[in-house]
Amino acid sequence: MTIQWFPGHMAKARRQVTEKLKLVDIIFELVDARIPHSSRNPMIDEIIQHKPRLVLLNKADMADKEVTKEWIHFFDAQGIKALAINSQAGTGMKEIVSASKWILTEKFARMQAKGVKPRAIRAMIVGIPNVGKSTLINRLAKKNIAKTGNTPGVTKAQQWIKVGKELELLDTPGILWPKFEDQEVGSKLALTGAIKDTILNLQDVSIYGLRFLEKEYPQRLKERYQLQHIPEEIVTLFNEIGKRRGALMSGGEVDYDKVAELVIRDIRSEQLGPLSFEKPQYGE
Ligand SMILES: Nc1nc2c(ncn2[C@@H]2O[C@H](COP(=O)(O)OP(=O)(O)OP(=O)(O)O)[C@@H](O)[C@H]2O)c(=O)[nH]1
Repeated sequence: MTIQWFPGHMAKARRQVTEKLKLVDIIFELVDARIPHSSRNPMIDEIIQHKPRLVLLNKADMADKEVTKEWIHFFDAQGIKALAINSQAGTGMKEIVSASKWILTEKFARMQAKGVKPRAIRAMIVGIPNVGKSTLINRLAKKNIAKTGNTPGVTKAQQWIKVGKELELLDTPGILWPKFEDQEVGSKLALTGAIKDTILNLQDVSIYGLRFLEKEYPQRLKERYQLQHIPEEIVTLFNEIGKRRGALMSGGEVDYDKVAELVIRDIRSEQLGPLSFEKPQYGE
């Protein structure tokens, strides 16, 4: 899905999330485990206010496991519970329910003390485009999509998905925008496939990716493109990759656009292994 984030669209997206906030006990904030910072909405804290939340580091199968652990500690240090999940394979689904129960222990105990009948936890997924919201909903839903009727206080009936006996999920996720004005964030979003290629210059994005690999995963870069050493000049690196991979124009010159495309494709399709593009920055 291509979404144009005009100011009006952002305001509408925000309103839609805000309206549904009162229906749920907890927010599942879905982020990409490879870029947990860049795939967050910049206004998320303001939007969800004090609503309890669980951060879900999705696509953890494509991220560096050690770095993902660091992110979990990072969120933990801020008093935010985070879990690494893989919605495609269904890893971490049980933990979502148990973590939600844990986060809401006090709230539900208070409700019980007031004589409110025990009920399932109500949750809503929010996240930027392509982060895996639908995949997670389908994974959690299995075959349990059920209309649970009108929710008091809202005119439009909300569709809830039952996840076992203990959790109910709103069937429509909240779509939020990323911090796309930032060039670096934009490159990371493009490298992970979160934003469409046409928005950014492909060569710039691939240069960002190559420089990142050179710094963080040099061995994988060398192996993938059979390089003895990594050339300092980016043009030389493009030339070497182009020649080895046959990304040439009709006259035999290296086609830089093709090189850029193949590098981005390789990164997105895990040809360079699981990658984490950012580490937590304490004191942010
Ligand atoms: N490897 C991997 N791929 C995933 C995972 N979760 C989702 N995907 C893939 O990511 C892509 C986007 O997933 P969607 O569920 O369509 O994302 P979405 O957030 O609903 O996207 P929008 O509808 O654009 O807002 C799909 O190709 C999924 O198969 C995961 O945990 N691991």
